[in-house]
Amino acid sequence: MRETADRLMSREELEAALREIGATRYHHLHPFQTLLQDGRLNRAQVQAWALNRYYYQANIPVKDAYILARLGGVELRREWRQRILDHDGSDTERGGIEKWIALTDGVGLDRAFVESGHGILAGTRFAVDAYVHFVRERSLLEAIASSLTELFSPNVIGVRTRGMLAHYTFISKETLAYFDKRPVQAKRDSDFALDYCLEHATTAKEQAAVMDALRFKCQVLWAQLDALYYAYVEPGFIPPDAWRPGEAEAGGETR
Ligand SMILES: O=C(O)c1cc(C(=O)O)c2c(n1)C(=O)C(=O)c1cc(C(=O)O)[nH]c1-2
Repeated sequence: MRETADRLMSREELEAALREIGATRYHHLHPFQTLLQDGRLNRAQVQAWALNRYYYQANIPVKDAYILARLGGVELRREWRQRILDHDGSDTERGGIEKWIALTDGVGLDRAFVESGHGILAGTRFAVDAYVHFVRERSLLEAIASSLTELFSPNVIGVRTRGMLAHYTFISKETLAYFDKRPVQAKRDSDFALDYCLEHATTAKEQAAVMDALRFKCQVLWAQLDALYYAYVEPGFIPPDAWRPGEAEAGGETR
């Protein structure tokens, strides 16, 4: 089904259309996600996921800084800057990026290698870069709408975290600490973004643009898992320059 906005929808209709986009396109439906949460990946495949996702994590506050710069008004900026704090942390609080490094430490990857961005898949880089470009180039409304995937993340995070803890001996609660606060933060952030979009999409054209932005972002997430699946699961064809199992083990050799 393709949700269209050829007429002006009510707030409730637009929200329902957005939720339908998530229900049918979000990465909870991707086979890599299912394998990950069902414990059907090996340690190297989980390492590949953690390594590649670091690039997404590292770029989230970058894209939020672009949005922040375009927000008019103290109240809006104050709201949005919390997102950057959540990821970059502060003198007193570990941020999400540092917690993701604890995750890659926990699965045994060399920290300097992870931070260098070497070895990530081209598919990861292209998808994440496309997200950053999207928020720079599109309207503020579309940029904010592209964060609406977070409406659906608390559920997938819960399923993934529980599954990984239950199935993988090499995963501990400390390793996954990144996800402890995310559901609450994601709900706060996506409630705000949803409200903003419902309020500011006042024409059928703007409503259609909001829906397209959410579809685009679902594709950003989906494409990252496609790249992982092709390289490390089936057919398991690792592209030149991408990380190979055994490489960059913590305490081992990096390049
Ligand atoms: O674990 C996940 O499935 C998941 C999904 C998403 C998302 O839906 O984009 C985000 C996150 N996690 C996340 O941790 C995060 O910080 C985040 C920020 C954003 C965004 O677009 O601003 N999405 C997500």
